[in-house]
Formats: sequence, C-alpha cells, structure tokens
Amino acid sequence: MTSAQESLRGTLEAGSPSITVFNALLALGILYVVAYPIYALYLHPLHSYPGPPLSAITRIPFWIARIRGYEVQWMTRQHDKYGPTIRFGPNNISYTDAQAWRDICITPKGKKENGKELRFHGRVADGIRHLVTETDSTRHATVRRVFLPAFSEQSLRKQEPMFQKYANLMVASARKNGTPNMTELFDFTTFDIMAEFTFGESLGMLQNNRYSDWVAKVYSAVRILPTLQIIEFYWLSRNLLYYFEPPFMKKMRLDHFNHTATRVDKRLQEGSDQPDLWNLVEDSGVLSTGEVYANAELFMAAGTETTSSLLTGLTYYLVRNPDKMKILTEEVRGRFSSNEDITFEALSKLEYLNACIREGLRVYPPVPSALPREIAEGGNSVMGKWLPGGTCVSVHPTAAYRSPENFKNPNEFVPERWLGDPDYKDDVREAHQPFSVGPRNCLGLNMAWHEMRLLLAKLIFNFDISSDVGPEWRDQYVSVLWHRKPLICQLKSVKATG
Ligand code: HEM
Repeated sequence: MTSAQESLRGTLEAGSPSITVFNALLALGILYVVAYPIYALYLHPLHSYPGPPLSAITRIPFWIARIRGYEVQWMTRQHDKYGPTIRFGPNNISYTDAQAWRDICITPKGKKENGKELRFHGRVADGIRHLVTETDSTRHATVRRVFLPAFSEQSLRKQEPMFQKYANLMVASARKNGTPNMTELFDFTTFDIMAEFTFGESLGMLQNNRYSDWVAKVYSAVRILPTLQIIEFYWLSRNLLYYFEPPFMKKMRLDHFNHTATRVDKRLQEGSDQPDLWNLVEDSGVLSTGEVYANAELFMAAGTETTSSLLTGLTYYLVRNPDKMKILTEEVRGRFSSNEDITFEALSKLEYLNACIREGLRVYPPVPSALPREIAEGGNSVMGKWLPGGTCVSVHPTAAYRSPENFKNPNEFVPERWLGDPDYKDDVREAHQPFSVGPRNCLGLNMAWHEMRLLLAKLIFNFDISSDVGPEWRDQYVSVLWHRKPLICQLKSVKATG
C-alpha cells in the first residue's frame, strides 16, 4: 500500500475531515465560552478592579448604552455604584479622580506616551491625519507647533474684529427674531466664525438663518458615530466595512472631505489680507497636503459645536436660575455702556462671567464622553497602579464633574464655587478639565474662552433673556456630542445697538 493510500485510509477510519474540523471548532468555541469568563473575572490583569461583573467579560452593556444615547448617564451610575475607578469593559478602566487626568495624559520623563484609542475616531487614513488622530507624538508636536501661533493671545487680538463682526450679526439676528432657538443661533454664529477663520469666508448661516447643507450633513453623520465605533472596534466588522462600505457612507465621507478641500484650496489660491488661520500659521512646507485638509476639517469640527454647546447649556442654566442671571446681568451692564466697550480684554476681567462659564463647562461639558487612551507598550501607572500596555483608560468627564466626591451639590448650578465661596472649599477643582491636559489638550482653549465670553456678554448686554423651558431640556442623548434639543428663549431688547 502506498503512503497516500495509507493516509486516506487513516482519514476514513477517523471520520470525515469536515466533521473533524467542525468538532474541533465546536470544542474550541465551548472552551472559549466557559474559560474566557473565568479568565476575565479571576485571572485577567484587571480582574481586581470593581465594576459591573458582565462588563468584565464583554463591552456589550457599554455598547448598548452608547448606541442608545445614554452612555453618559450609564457611566455616571456605574461610578456612583462602584467608585472612582471602574472596569467597564474587559480591557477598559474609567476614572473620575483629578490625578488620573495627569497620569493618563502627561507622559513622565523617559516613558512612552499613552496613545489615542484610534478606534474611537472611526476610519483614520494614513497621510491625512490631523492633530487629534496623529499617533506619532513627535509628528504631533511638529504639526501643533505650526498651528500654535494662530492661537496665541497676540493673534487672537488681531482676530478680534472678526469675532466682533459675528457677535454683532448674532445680536442683529436675535433682535429680528425675538424668540430664537438658541441652539441654532449659537450654531450659526460659531460655524460662521470658524469658517471665516479656516476658509476665509463664512457659511452665511447667520445671514440665511438656516443650517448650510454641509453642516446639516455633519450633524446627521455624528449620529451614526457610535455605530461606526462599534464596527471599528472588532477586527471582523472593521474589515467587512473596509471591503463592503455602503456607497452612501463612502459618498458622505468623500463629500465632507471634498467640501473642506475645495474651500481650503480656494482660500489658499486667492490669498487674504485678513489675520485668518493661514496668514497666522508658520508652515514652511512642514505640512503635507493631506494634513492641511485634515486639520482644516478638524478646526471646523472642534471649534464650533463645542463652543455652541457650552453657550446653549449655559443659557439654559442661567434662565433656570434667575438669581444667577441677575448677578451676571448686573456685572455686564454695570461694566459696559456701549457695545463697542465689550472687548476681549475687558471681558477677561469679569469675574462672575468667567465663573458662570466655568460652571457651565462643569454641568454641561461640551465633550461629555471620555476620550480613551491606550496605555503605552511596556505599561504605565495610573493612580499608583501599574497597567499593562494596551489597556484602554480614560477619565469620564461627566461622571467626574457630577461626582459628589469631587463637587458639593454636583447637580446644582453654582458659579460661586469658582469664586472662593467657603461652602465649596472642599471641591476638587483639578478634577474639572473640560479642555483636557498635557501636550494634546485643546489648542483652541484661549480662542474658545474669548468667543464664549464675547457672545454671551453681547446677548446679556442687549437683551433680557427668559424661557419657559423645563428640566427635561437636560435629558439629552449623547452620541459623542450632546443631541441638543431646541432651546427657545424670549429676548427683550434693553438697549439699542451702540
Ligand atoms: C468650549 C469649547 C471647547 C472645548 C470644551 C474643547 C475641548 C477639547 C478637548 C477636550 C480636546 C482634547 C481632544 C482629545 O484629547 O482628543 C480638544 C482638542 C482640540 N481642540 Fe478644542 N475645545 C473647545 C473649543 C475649541 C476651539 C474654539 C478650537 C479652535 C479651532 C479648538 C480646537 C482644538 C484642536 C485643534 C484640538 C486638538 C489639539 C491637539 O490634539 O493637539 N477647540 N478640545
């Protein structure tokens, strides 16, 4: 008998090869289902961290909360139940302590940076990475240095007339309308400002009193982000999407990118004598074309909805707390006698205004969900505990800001807590980091503060603001960003525009 015949006979005696493979796979599957939970619960390096037991085995409870829009509430509840450090997925740790911000986001000398968890950002193409998705920390620092000068205090003063122009347009639009939806009014203003800064021309939203098609599409796209994050998270679904991306999604992605690219090209070709982004950056050929477009896209995303969210949320808290609104109104109207007096510099000195914005950033943080990082290869410590490389870690902003361990009366709007009120002396202020910390914190932080102060002060100077809106306005879904509901306010003119 030849060796081939012997082998065939052996196979036949052992049974059909397909049945054998099936049996082996079945056995492996059963072993995994039985053994993995035991490993995850009792042997995994994170097994001693508290958290919902099911979450130690699977991310499904978190995914369900995220996809249904109540992840922020779910995470806050888990922290309330299990404490300031919790395991909410097999490989995921969430914190609410002030120290965790620093441990995660600031790299100690001689250690590697805990990188961005890229699956959170959806598809990221090489060559067209922006600051947020740039994984190489040296490249990130180089690109950030190019853009830094555009956000310096000196540059912001040069840009002030542009901000003033849109603040006045916003006031004019509000005066015409009388009962504006503040969600829209702030969106129109912040998108118009950022478009002029990035593309050299506004999107005309304030003028037309409606969302541009592009912004409307961006908002629809944000709603599918949680689904995309889940798809990107798993190898199989990620690759299936890669090869079989539905045409509508591909078109959405390309249309969005082309909109930015076309506008940036136009601005760069035509030039400008205004102190906009491109006249303020110092790019001596450092940026690739992909990086130019990708970062323009980033500025339009990062510098618009965030500022608008804060202003809408803060307006809500002020109209719901008339005593606080009264103090703020007195401060603004007591300090200024005309619209022209309301400048960046003068506003930075208004204590109550600054405290209101800070408190707004606490009770209604524009980035309400955690921005996950991956512990660097070789491991790093967080809160004095060593974690293996690849562990997913984050501070959950909303849970941290609503934790009674960090803030007294966490669900109340109390600007006084930022002004040295002795009742709030034990608040852990460093737990509040709405712009993140470290070398990858918000590049537009100063711009955002000037813009928020200016827009809010101009409204309060010109109008008495009230609203019948109830507490349900706050019951909002989150899909990475708040799904803001309409916030209809009554604006009563108090002074003619100066
Ligand atoms: C209230 C308003 C704002 C809030 C709360 C906010 C918050 C944040 C946060 C939390 C990050 C860190 C993101 C991460 O770790 O992945 C960030 C990054 C960034 N923000 Fe803001 N932001 C605001 C306004 C702005 C504005 C007006 C701009 C202007 C264009 C801007 C531009 C950026 C940029 C470019 C980055 C990336 C920085 C880097 O990775 O080096 N943001 N922002």
